[in-house]
Amino acid sequence: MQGVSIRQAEIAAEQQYVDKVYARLLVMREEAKAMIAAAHERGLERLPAALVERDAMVYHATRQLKSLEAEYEGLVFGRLDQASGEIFYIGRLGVRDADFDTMVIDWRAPVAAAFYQATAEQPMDVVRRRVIRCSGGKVLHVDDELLTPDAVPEGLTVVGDGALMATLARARGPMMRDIVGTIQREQDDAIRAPAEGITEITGGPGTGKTAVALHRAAYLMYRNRRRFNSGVLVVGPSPVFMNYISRVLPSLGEDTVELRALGEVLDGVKATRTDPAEVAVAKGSLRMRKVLLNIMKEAPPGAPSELRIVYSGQVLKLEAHELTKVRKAVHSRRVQPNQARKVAADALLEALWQKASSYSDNRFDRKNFVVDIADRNEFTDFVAAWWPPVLPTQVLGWLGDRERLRKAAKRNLSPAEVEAVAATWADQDAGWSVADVAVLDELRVLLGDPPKQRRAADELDEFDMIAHEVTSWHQREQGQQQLGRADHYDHYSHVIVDEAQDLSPMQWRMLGRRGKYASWTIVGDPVQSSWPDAAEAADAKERALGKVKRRRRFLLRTNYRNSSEIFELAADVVRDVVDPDDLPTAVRSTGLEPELRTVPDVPNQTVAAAKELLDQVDGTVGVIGTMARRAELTSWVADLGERVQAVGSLEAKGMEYDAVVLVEPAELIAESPTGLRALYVALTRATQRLTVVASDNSWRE
Ligand SMILES: Nc1ncnc2c1ncn2[C@@H]1O[C@H](COP(=O)(O)OP(=O)(O)OP(=O)(O)O)[C@@H](O)[C@H]1O
Repeated sequence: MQGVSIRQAEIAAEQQYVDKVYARLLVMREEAKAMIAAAHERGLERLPAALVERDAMVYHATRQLKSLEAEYEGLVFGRLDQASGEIFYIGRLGVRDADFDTMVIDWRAPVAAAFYQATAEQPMDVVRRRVIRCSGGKVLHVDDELLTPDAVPEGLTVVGDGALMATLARARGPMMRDIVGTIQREQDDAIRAPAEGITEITGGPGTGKTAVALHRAAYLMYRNRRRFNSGVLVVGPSPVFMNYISRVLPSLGEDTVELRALGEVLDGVKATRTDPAEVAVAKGSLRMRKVLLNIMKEAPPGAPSELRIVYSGQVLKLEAHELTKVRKAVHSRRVQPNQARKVAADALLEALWQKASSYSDNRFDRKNFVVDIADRNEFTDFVAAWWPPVLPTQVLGWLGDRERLRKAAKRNLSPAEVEAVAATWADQDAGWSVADVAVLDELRVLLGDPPKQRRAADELDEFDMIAHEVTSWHQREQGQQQLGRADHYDHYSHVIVDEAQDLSPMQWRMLGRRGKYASWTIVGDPVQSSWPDAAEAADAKERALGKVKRRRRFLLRTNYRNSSEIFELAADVVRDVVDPDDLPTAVRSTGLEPELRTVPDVPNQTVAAAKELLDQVDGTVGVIGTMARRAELTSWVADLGERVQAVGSLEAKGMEYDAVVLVEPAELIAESPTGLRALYVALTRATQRLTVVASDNSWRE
């Protein structure tokens, strides 16, 4: 009883402080709004200097207002009591009172590091670390940890039984939450690592890699906003996953980081479809690049195969084999085909001239000849048809023709691969697959941009020009640069790659192009890899990253997601094929063993299991099967409501649910060459309960 009342007293005391912070926040909001209004008034003077000043003021005030208005789950979440008696409150953003004294320290500030870094061995002057759990402005719970029990001052109470464990046991919602109140030391080291060079974070399922990567993005932006203003890009496996993590950065007050799924990296394409494993392997391998290099040198389908021109009564003819020779010569100049129309026209003129001079004993003048022919419609029409601008998507359409793909593939694809890959590109209505996106991006670079039509001249007057310039500067500063950003932007200052173990070599090339000038954070787990040729992917990754000297690695060892009972079952699946050091330790036991059901009627038993789990957990239930089964699973659970989500094995990557029904594990094993690992991923998605529904027992053998 006494414990409860002590806790209530402590909660009430913290509530008083949090109330003061929220009151101050209200004042700060009003101040920011007043500043924006004043700035706009200043801008009415329409003088360039006033505009610049207006934009600087608006920029700062808007940023301030945005961060003040963000809907924080709890603005204040921590408190440090120092041995010196000093007290610091830690929160999602820094707050000062009217006298400019600190009320709350931003979690990313150096002083706040002790909140995450202090341990009993290295207390960093901290006596008591308190995690304060709030919902909006209401304090719900406090939880303490004593770091220097010998130095506890009189009257300092200690309550709670582990903020981390309490947080981990909470039900999961459909969106990932930030972990700012309970970041662990090994995670904090990775979050606060220097920005330069390459930071690699590896660790098993549930070790917080995604959470760490996102908190690192927020940290980097906070510590050096100007430097990262040219953009931070976070790439993850699927739109389902990007949606799942999309609330984390805004809840940390960051809304300028760009999140893209692998199927959305190329502007203008949004791919969600996945290919069968053997097709994805062929498309993702560097062998595919060789195929593309071959096909782009071929004449486009429908290109004319003969050129006839009459000059001075003489018929000049270039036949198919001669045109092929000219085409080859143009390609040997190594100009991107879409930029090579002029080179091609010149080469044709030269070939025609050779003809003309051989027929005419050099009686023509070359200059006159070239000027005359180059001007003729029949010649320009021929060039347009023979060397048309080519779009990447068109090329993949051509490769839907099995014969054409076989010729371009030479020995780079097996006959079975040619058959399977061509079939996916022949069906133009199916939409692009995720693996196609990297192929299209490669073609974009190989082919070059098609020549653009000139735009009509701008008709801005001088004032408008200045206003335009100042306003776009303002947008850039606001981090809205994506809005006006050119397609295929490659000036990101930092690229974060999640689930990096699954990137194919072609996908590494695609990201390498986006991060030419960037530093990198690369997050992944080799054990969860679905890419069969690890050496090829590793090589492509190194090339994509370029010659960066500074490199640091972090290994996360604690699985915060799964109960130890669930993780044991998952680890058993891969134990024989992986290094035991690559398997993390699950810290939380629930006493609930996974249920393994062998049943004749998989569809009904899946629905029954999902219903049971809905009753047993408060949060989400994932139903996971092979990609081929995904649509079917969705229809089975269609009536069970929003808490149930059906996903295929690849979409399950990175996701987490309170409970999971895993359907037909043997099918996951058979789905791809890395099927065992896919099963390991699927088995490690649940935080509390797992039911496996299988028609036989073979998956356990
Ligand atoms: N320090 C922490 N405090 C509270 N929760 C945490 C902490 N670290 C991780 N978690 C939680 O553990 C779960 C797993 O984290 P996350 O998804 O980032 O792991 P992961 O390493 O990316 O997993 P996977 O490799 O399986 O995708 C999440 O719910 C996350 O919020």
